[in-house]
Amino acid sequence: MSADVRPIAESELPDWVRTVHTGFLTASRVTEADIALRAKYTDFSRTHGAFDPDSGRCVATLRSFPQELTVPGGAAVRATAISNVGVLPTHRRQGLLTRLMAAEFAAAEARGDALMTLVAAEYPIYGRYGFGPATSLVEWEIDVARTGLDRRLSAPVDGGRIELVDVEELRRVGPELHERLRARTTGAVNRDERWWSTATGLEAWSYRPYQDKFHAVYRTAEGEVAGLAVYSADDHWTDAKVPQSTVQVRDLLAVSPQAERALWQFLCSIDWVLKVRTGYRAPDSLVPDLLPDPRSARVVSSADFLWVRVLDVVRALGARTYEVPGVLVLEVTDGTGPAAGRYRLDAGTGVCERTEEAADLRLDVAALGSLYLGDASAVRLAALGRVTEERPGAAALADAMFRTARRPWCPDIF
Ligand SMILES: CC(=O)SCCNC(=O)CCNC(=O)[C@H](O)C(C)(C)COP(=O)(O)OP(=O)(O)OC[C@H]1O[C@@H](n2cnc3c(N)ncnc32)[C@H](O)[C@@H]1OP(=O)(O)O
Repeated sequence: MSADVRPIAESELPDWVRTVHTGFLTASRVTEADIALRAKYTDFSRTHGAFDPDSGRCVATLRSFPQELTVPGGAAVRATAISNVGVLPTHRRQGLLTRLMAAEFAAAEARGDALMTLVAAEYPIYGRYGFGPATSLVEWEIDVARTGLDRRLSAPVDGGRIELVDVEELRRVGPELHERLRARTTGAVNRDERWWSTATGLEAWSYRPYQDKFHAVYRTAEGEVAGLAVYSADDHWTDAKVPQSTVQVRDLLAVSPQAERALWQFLCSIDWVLKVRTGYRAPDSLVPDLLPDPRSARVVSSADFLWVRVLDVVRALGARTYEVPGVLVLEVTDGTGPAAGRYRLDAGTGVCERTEEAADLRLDVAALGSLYLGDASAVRLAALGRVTEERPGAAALADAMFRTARRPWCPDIF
């Protein structure tokens, strides 16, 4: 008999959580308080499990939640976000992920969501379900002594100010700042109550001990909050009693270049600090070039991040704006999936509709996911054989239309 794939009951949450933790190779000890915290933020209708018919135990998990994704032009498109995918090591490669995904696809379509999103633990898993890598990240490590910054300056030079605040103040000013940031950041997603509560440590899991963090807020000369940085630091001393700390940035939001400059200047001026790790930034982040010597920032991480799966091509392509006018006919392959078909996109009017006209470009739905937020290049995907040009110049036109001046960035893992 095959496993039963279905939404879980509240009484099954401890078993479900244990399976998530086993799949993710994290602690399997979960307290009652952890379960209560989980339950508080769990929509049981969107929390799926696969149950072994013999033992009755939960052997695979998948959870989805409603998300808003900012697309080029600033619209927030409703997406089904996928998280907590886990299969017990004893039950791998039996098709459980595929069955859980199929259930979630049906639910997302029934809800009318145009997109699905996830952050892939491993690159090879999700392409087969039509997801394509749509944003990427870079982390830099700044050698502060080499930056060329004036480390005597700890106050912004623009008349603004940096204030160290407690977590309650961060919780008070953070959401509004984040809303402003995500409205102008392609690839950003909304932060819900669960995010703010657990990411700040105001509500904490016992198995993920809360690490002390510092919270810095940047205010403009007029007193408006325009940036924040959350960071932690290690406690490293040489044998000669010389402090050598590394600051790890956990969250840095800035809605103006001035705020961004002031926050990085501040972080690089903290006494005892030799290195600043920037956390996952946009690949075209200003950070290295805000430093007089950009080579003092060394790339330590560079990878794909947010993956996008287009379900409804007409609504997804109609929701974003385009950099230049132009008309493209796209032939999208998606097996028996909902995105399959031929579409005429008029970037001038922003209208996308099904068509019988001859195709200019042929591509798989995963490649469309990669192009959607403006990060991937159709010309490059054509060179890789993932996009086929039916009309000469169509890939270059797609790049001119789809790609954006600033690269998309998703600040949040989920
Ligand atoms: C959004 C997130 O939550 S990301 C986190 C994902 N979770 C993890 O990585 C935790 C550890 N790993 C696991 O829990 C599981 O091994 C999973 C979820 C990766 C795969 O689950 P399974 O139930 O074994 O997958 P399933 O049997 O349905 O396989 C589906 C297909 O994916 C392939 N596949 C499965 N795992 C992997 C992998 N790690 N790498 C490459 N291909 C894989 C299978 O070969 C199969 O391919 P096919 O359809 O061509 O035959």
